[in-house]
Amino acid sequence: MGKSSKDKRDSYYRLAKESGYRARSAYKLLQLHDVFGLLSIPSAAPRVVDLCAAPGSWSQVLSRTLPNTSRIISLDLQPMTPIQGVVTLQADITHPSTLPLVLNHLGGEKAHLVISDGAPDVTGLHDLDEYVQASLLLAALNLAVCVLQPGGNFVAKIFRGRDVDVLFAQLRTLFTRVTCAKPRSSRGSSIEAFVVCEGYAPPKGFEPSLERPLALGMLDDGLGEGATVELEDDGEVVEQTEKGEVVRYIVPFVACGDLSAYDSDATYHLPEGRESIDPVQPPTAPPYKRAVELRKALGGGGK
Ligand SMILES: C[S@@+](CC[C@H](N)C(=O)[O-])C[C@H]1O[C@@H](n2cnc3c(N)ncnc32)[C@H](O)[C@@H]1O
Repeated sequence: MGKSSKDKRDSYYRLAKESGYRARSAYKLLQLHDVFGLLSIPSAAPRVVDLCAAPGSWSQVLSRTLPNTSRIISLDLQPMTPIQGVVTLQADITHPSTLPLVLNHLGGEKAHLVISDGAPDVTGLHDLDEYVQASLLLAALNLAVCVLQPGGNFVAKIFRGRDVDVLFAQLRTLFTRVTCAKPRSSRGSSIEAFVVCEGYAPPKGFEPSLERPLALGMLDDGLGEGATVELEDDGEVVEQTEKGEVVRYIVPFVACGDLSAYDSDATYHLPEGRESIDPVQPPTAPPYKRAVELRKALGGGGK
């Protein structure tokens, strides 16, 4: 696909060319590292998984920044030109066969960092794009919880939209700190941002598995015997506790699992002037509070 003249004028495009990076995206990871220190992994042999990695500029950053004792596994739907010190795999992150493949290449050890810059082919229909992006994020998160070691970090691209609050809520049940960041090199005109999830801290008793959807699996575990959880078409969950009490709320990601939520008239806007890294604190809206309560109920602590 040819580059537009806008891309060619872009300073990060030129910088990437000069530095031998395959894409300007390299600077997004470098800038996220500047703020969060993601690549300063306190291990003599860091293990990192780069999901949705083609053409490979994030993997190039990993290979140039991490010690050569590292294990770097990169995968994408598309074939990738090899990168020194990186295992490149062609796989679909939404396919169940991908997890065993990654685990196999990790040699029985868990990863310190999982990063995902996954993006679908954008249609221009914001809701649809946001939905597909969220599905990719969910696939990446499901893989991440299966391969991350406690304390590990997860970074993923998101499209900031309507469900961002519930997204935070979900992630906050699994990680100690969750921040939304937009690196300077991410175009201001794009609704793209990144969730930086630090300190993987799964709730007590949480057994990650691709067999069950993440959110429902956790709820199931937390409610006790006799409890039921039902997913409604609009993403609302109706929860009946063992005492028969009925609680209704939206579960993070579930709203993204059902195209009935698709609304082609909606539009999304980023605030003007979002040019620099701008950490956004997790919201304190009800779904977030609910997630904290849930986390406490599951024995995982939480603020
Ligand atoms: C923005 S690019 C990633 C750029 C990359 N981080 C880099 O720095 O070169 C998004 C990638 O997501 C990949 N992708 C989309 N859906 C995927 C899926 N289901 N499984 C694996 N990769 C996927 C696309 O093939 C595309 O290469």
